[in-house]
Amino acid sequence: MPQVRFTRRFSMAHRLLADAGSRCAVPHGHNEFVTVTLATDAQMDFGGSNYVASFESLKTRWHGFIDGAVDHAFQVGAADPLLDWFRTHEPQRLNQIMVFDGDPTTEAFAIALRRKIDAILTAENSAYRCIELALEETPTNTIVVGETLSAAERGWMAGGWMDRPDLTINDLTP
Ligand SMILES: Nc1nc2c(c(=O)[nH]1)N=C([C@H](O)[C@H](O)COP(=O)(O)OP(=O)(O)OP(=O)(O)O)CN2
Repeated sequence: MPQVRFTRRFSMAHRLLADAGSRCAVPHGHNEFVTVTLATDAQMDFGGSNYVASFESLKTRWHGFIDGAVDHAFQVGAADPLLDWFRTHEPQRLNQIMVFDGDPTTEAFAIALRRKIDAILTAENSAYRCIELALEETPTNTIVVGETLSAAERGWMAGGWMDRPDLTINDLTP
C-alpha cells in the first residue's frame, strides 16, 4: 500500500540556554515545515474508493494541532526564567508556551511532535502509523525521526502533553 506524506508550515520561536555563549540564547523565530510519512498494512478498496482513508480523515486532527497549538507558540525549557515571567505577567498566554524538560532544540521538538501524532493516530484507531517525521527548522537544518523511537525518546517527559491527543503543549497548572 502506498505511503502518505503530509507537510504543514508554521512559525515558532525558541531560545536555547545550555550553551550560554550561543547566539541562540536570545529568543528568535523560524518558519518551519513538518512532514509526516504514514504507512499502513491495510489494503485499499480497489475498484471502489481506491484508498484506505481519505486525506481529510488522516490529516484534519494533526493539522488542527499544528495550526491551533504549534503555530506561533514560544518554546522554552522548564527552567527558563521567561516561563515565570509569563506566569506572573501574561498568564493568559500560557497556552501558547510550549514547555520542554531541557532546551527546546529542534531534536526535542521533533520527538515531541512524533509522540503527539502517535497519540492522535492511536486515539483515532487509525489504520496508519507514522514511520517518519521530518522537521525543517531552516532551509539548511532538518531533523528526521525514523520509524522506531528509542526507550529514552519515549521515556523523556513520559505521560506529558506530547503523549496526549489534544491541543496541549505544556503541563502547567492554571
Ligand atoms: N543541535 C541543535 N543545534 C542548534 C539548534 C538545534 O535546534 N539543535 N538550533 C539552533 C538555533 O535555532 C539557530 O537559529 C539555528 O542555527 P544555525 O544553524 O546557525 O542557523 P543558520 O540559519 O544561521 O544556518 P546556516 O545554514 O549555517 O546559515 C542552533 N543550534
